[in-house]
Formats: sequence, C-alpha cells, structure tokens
Amino acid sequence: MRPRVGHIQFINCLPLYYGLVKNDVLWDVELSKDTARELSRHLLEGRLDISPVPSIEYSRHWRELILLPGLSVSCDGPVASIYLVSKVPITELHNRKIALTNTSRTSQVLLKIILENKYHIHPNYFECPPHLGSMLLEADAALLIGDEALQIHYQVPSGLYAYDLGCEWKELTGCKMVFAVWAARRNFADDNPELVREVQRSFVHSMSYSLLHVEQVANDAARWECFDSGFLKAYFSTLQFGFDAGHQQGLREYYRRAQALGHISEAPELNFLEV
Ligand SMILES: C=C(O[C@@H]1C=C(C(=O)O)C=C[C@H]1O)C(=O)O
Repeated sequence: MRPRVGHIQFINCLPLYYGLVKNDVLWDVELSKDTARELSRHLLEGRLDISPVPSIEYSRHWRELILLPGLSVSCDGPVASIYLVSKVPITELHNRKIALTNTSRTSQVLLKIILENKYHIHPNYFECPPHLGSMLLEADAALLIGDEALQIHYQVPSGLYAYDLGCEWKELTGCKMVFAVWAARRNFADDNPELVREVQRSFVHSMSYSLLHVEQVANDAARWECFDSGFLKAYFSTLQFGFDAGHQQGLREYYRRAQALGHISEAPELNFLEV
C-alpha cells in the first residue's frame, strides 16, 4: 500500500523532499503538492493520509490527528519567507487595511498576535490571493508567505517597509516559531502504525541528508528557481526542520496567545506518534 502524502509547494520544504528523491523513497509514497492550507483540508477530508499542516490547523483538529516527531517548518529568529510588506511604518497601521495571503493559516494569526501584543494596534484585515501589486492597490500592507515572501527577502521593493515575522515573534516572546507540523490522520495511523513510522523515518533521514548536502540542494534548486545558490543555501540554513523541546515550547506559546485573542478555542495537546 502506498500512503498518500502531502508536499508543500513552496521552496521551503525542498530539503525535506530532496533526500526522498536521492534515496529512492519516492516510489513508495504517492505525493501531492499544494499549499499547506489545502493539504490540511485534504488530510482531514480523507484524501491524504500523512501531510504537513499549518500549526494553527493542528490545534483546530488535534483529536483527529497524530504528530510525526522530529519534523516541522520552523525558525529561531529570522525566517526569510514570512513578510509583512507595508507602505508605512508598522506602528502606523492602526485602523488601516491589511491584505492577508489566502495561502496562509498560521501566519495570518501570527501577524494578528504580533500587531496586537507587540504594537497594540488593530488594523482591518481581508484575505486575497498573494499578488503584492493588487494587494497594495487595495491595502496599506500585505502579508506574504512562501516563495512570494522569499522574493521580498531577495529584494525589498523600493519605498516599502518589510518586516520578517520570525524576527518580530522572537523579539516579542524570545521563542522559536513553528509554522507547520507533520501529521497523520489518527485512524490511518491506528490501522497502519508501521507504515507511518516508515514515512516519518524517511522524512527525518531526507532532512538530515539535505542538511549535510545543503550546497548540493541549493545548487540543484538554483537551476530551476529564480534565486541563486548562495541565497538558497542561506535560506535552507535559516529555516529549521526539527521539532525539539524548544520548538514545542514556542508552539505552545503561540497557541496560548492565539487562544487569548480568540483565534482558537483551546490549546491542543501535542500528541506524537510513538517511534
Ligand atoms: C516558513 C513558511 O511557513 C509556512 C507557513 C504557513 C502558514 O502561514 O500557514 C504554512 C506552512 C509553512 O510552510 C513559509 O511559508 O515560508
């Protein structure tokens, strides 16, 4: 049986999947690419068995899911691919309009936490597709994630202010930030525990392989992406893909603040698959 496994369509996850290709694991799983937001829907609705999901979505459905240990998309300070881009300094955004990319779940709430808890301001938010030009036509600032945000990190458009939300979170809390976690549908994991363990081991192995060969991953990616290999190497080294005690502590802090602001009804338990 080939488990149906999700794959975030951004460059950020390349190190987690690169090793799967190199180690010939790809044939053992059926991979589907999409945004993390869509992948979580497919997982919950039974079209996927195992997938990365935005951390905020895990908290909304944690009873139906089980976490894969050792895997996340996180940062400790700068993240490089989650940006608030603004026409005015961040402190002047009170009562102004902010466009939120509809590809995000976790960072939408993260931005609201940061603006409320750190800057004590209340903008008006609306959701739309991630096109900076059209976002800034209607709004004073825009939240971008993934490849569109990485483009901002590569070159901030002149005349605009850009804020890395990983840095903002670190300044506010001193914590690491976890954007996505890996989860299996609980009933799938109950029926196929060894298969889920195998997939978890493959991803952890793939991540270690990629981090050991980060130069090779960056050189390869630079052949088809519009970023040079030095930039990509720095990016892959900025992101964190593990899920250690520090990540879990940062995630709990995020859930605590999200709940305090009414974005989630309860802080979830972090239930891990036994490996
Ligand atoms: C670091 C990132 O984290 C992403 C942010 C997500 C969100 O805001 O919902 C979901 C998945 C992650 O891949 C990124 O987009 O680059």
